[in-house]
Amino acid sequence: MNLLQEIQQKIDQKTKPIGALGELENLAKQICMVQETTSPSLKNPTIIVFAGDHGLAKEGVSAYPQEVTFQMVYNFLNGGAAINVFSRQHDLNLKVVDAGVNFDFEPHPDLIDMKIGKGTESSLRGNALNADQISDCFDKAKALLERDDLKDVDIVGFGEMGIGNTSSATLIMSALYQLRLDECIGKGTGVDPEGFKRKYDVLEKVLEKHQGATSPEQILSAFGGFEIAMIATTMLEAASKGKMILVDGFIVTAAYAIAKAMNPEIQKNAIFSHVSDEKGHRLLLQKLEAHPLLQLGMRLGEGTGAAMAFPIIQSAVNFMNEMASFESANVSDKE
Ligand SMILES: O=C(O)c1ccc[n+]([C@@H]2O[C@H](COP(=O)([O-])O)[C@@H](O)[C@H]2O)c1
Ligand SMILES: Cc1cc2nc[nH]c2cc1C
Repeated sequence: MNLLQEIQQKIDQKTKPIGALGELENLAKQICMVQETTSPSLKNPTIIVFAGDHGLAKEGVSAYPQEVTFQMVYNFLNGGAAINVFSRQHDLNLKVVDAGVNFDFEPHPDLIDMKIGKGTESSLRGNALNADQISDCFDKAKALLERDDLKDVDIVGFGEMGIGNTSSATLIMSALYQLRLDECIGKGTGVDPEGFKRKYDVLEKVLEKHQGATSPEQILSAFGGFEIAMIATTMLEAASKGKMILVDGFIVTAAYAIAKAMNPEIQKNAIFSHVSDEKGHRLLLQKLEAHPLLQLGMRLGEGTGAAMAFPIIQSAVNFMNEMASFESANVSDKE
């Protein structure tokens, strides 16, 4: 019997009709296959929020000013953001990575300094990231997962914070899958009709300028941002270390799309937490053949969708480890 058959047999011997735990059975199978075991674990579940600023933000593509990025980083460190509340509720460790915020932070025990730069270049002018910065992301992602507080983590929930980053995610989606801008663009933090028109016009110009960007590396370099690049490279690193990758909303999914284009193998490790209310997310998930667990009308980011989905994934692992079998519970199996 191969491992997949052993896993299926263990699932089918649990005290339930065949297949009755639905999606939880698929999750259990997926985690068991990644961990090469029939007794999976989710040790030290951790949400990492990657923060970064965007040169494009000064073109008026967001409903909020750029300084909200660093202000929200302080909110995360002080425990007051939505992701702090949900992480506490579900017993998740929370780490914040400064991937490239346009602000100099004082050292803080929960803030990990992985600064690539102080905000990306505007993609209207040139590439958001240069080749050295992309290679810096790969090095920093490796160092990140080698830290003592992250190396024994079985599942990483990816979150982000960055004013203007729905623009980067939109541009990445459009370029990667050759989709029209109107299929990918949404309101982000909630731009009004005038702001939406401005965002549309700016992104149209950016796409025009970077038509030659076709490989995932070129697309990431053209459109950024630092947090998206750090998420993509950390996902690749996490998958290579056999960790589960828990994908959050629109921006994190765009980072995943880049990572998957670089190495399709990572899909084995990826779990999709929710479909966000940001307009392009549903189509992006379809392009990735990804099936999100939740639909709650959320569009916040920060890893909040990942935090909400975590208890479901924990249930998948717990039934596998704790449920009785027909034999152990003396329940009659089907004829
Ligand atoms: O996760 C999502 O699906 C999502 C959808 C819309 C907005 N956001 C968050 O809003 C910010 C980006 O929005 P914007 O309008 O500044 O591009 C960024 O901090 C994200 O965390 C997040
Ligand atoms: C206040 C605020 C909180 C956020 N969290 C993630 N993106 C955000 C954007 C804004 C504007």
